[in-house]
Amino acid sequence: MKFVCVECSKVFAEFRYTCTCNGMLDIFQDFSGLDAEELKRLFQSRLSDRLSPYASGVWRYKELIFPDVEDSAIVTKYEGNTGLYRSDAVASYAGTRSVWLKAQSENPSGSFKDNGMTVAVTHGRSLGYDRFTCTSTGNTSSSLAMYASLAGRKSYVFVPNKNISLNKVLQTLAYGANIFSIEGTYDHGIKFLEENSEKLGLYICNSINPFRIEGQKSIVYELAQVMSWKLPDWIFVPGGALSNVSALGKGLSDLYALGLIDKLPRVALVQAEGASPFYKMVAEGKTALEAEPNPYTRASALNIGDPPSWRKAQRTLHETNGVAVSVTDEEILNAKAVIDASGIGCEPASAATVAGLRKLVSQQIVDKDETVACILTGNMLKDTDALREYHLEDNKPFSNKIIPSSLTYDDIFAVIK
Ligand SMILES: Cc1ncc(COP(=O)(O)O)c(C=O)c1O
Ligand SMILES: N[C@@H](CCOP(=O)(O)O)C(=O)O
Repeated sequence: MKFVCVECSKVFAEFRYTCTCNGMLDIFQDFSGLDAEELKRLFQSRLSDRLSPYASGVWRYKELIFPDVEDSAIVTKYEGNTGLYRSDAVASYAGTRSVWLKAQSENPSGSFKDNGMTVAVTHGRSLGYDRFTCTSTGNTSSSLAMYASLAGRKSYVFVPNKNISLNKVLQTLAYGANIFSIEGTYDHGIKFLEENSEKLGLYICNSINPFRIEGQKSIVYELAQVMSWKLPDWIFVPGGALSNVSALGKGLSDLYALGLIDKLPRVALVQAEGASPFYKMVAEGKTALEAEPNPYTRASALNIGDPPSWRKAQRTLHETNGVAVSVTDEEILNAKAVIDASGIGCEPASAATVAGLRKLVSQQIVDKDETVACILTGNMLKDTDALREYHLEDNKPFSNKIIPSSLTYDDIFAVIK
């Protein structure tokens, strides 16, 4: 395993978070000697496993993620193994013939972060760390707190003091983390950790850590396996720090290089308008990202103005002939209402995918006959304020759906009939 800088291509034999030039590092693994058909058989055989780490939807692909780690050192909660659903209601809303929804919201802590966090915490513990850290809008911290406690280790997390969901902070707290509430955004927190974690003896579990990206690759491995190694024409992901789209690109390139798939899907990255520095870079034809100093979107998980992984995201779009798109908060919340009412459900940030799909269909960038998968990144109950604001406050489309308790039996009968 080698660590290669995505900016200057410098190679490191030992683990570190970033290059001497501050560029992000990619883990490079030598897959020569691995045979596609043997891998397919191996991954398939592990589907019946229930007790070993291979029962996890991440560690099932250990050979492609973290081959050297001892099975006994793995910290797992059998993450992954999430549902893939088809919804006519969501397809009709987006304007496509069909759409698949991959529900990472069904992960143990309720978000896609678990796919990466199991690997980061396993790696940190294997190096002998017993203090773990992250900065977070709430999902990364909930995931870290869960795995750190599972491993009997301590976690110290930094969360912005506003514009985040209380549900996530409480989940993080309840899982046993020590929480620091900070002035500023995720962007300020990550800078603080880059400068201070070593002095504090903390192992960083944000996505600047390349082991997080290795774990998150499993989302597309699992999607490919369940679809018999034939991916849809498009995959949609929401973008904040841009770890998910980076991992998606890396996973796709692994699958293609190994011969596990013979065609790459196009990737569509969807940002919220108020926090869309990557979209703006692409739309304006620029080649370097300009940070947004005051990002704001109601989809609080996407409140990131200076996404560390932008260079890796750029590579994903380049390699997959992908596109970037931005959507308003209103578009996100309307799409979320459709996903929720379809019985699948998600938090606001995840719904950016369907809102983005609807926009690209209306712009005829996605054809209605093309096949699409949207990655739903977080659970509906992660932000109950968003549910209350949408459904229960006055003048909202669904606020009339709750039937007042003053109704008589005859009134109720009339409604149900
Ligand atoms: C639910 C949810 N969706 C989407 C994102 C954005 O993903 P990324 O930061 O990897 O771009 C996040 C946070 O990162 C998130 O918590
Ligand atoms: N929405 C994220 C922010 C991105 O964090 P990272 O884990 O990719 O560094 C969160 O849940 O904190």
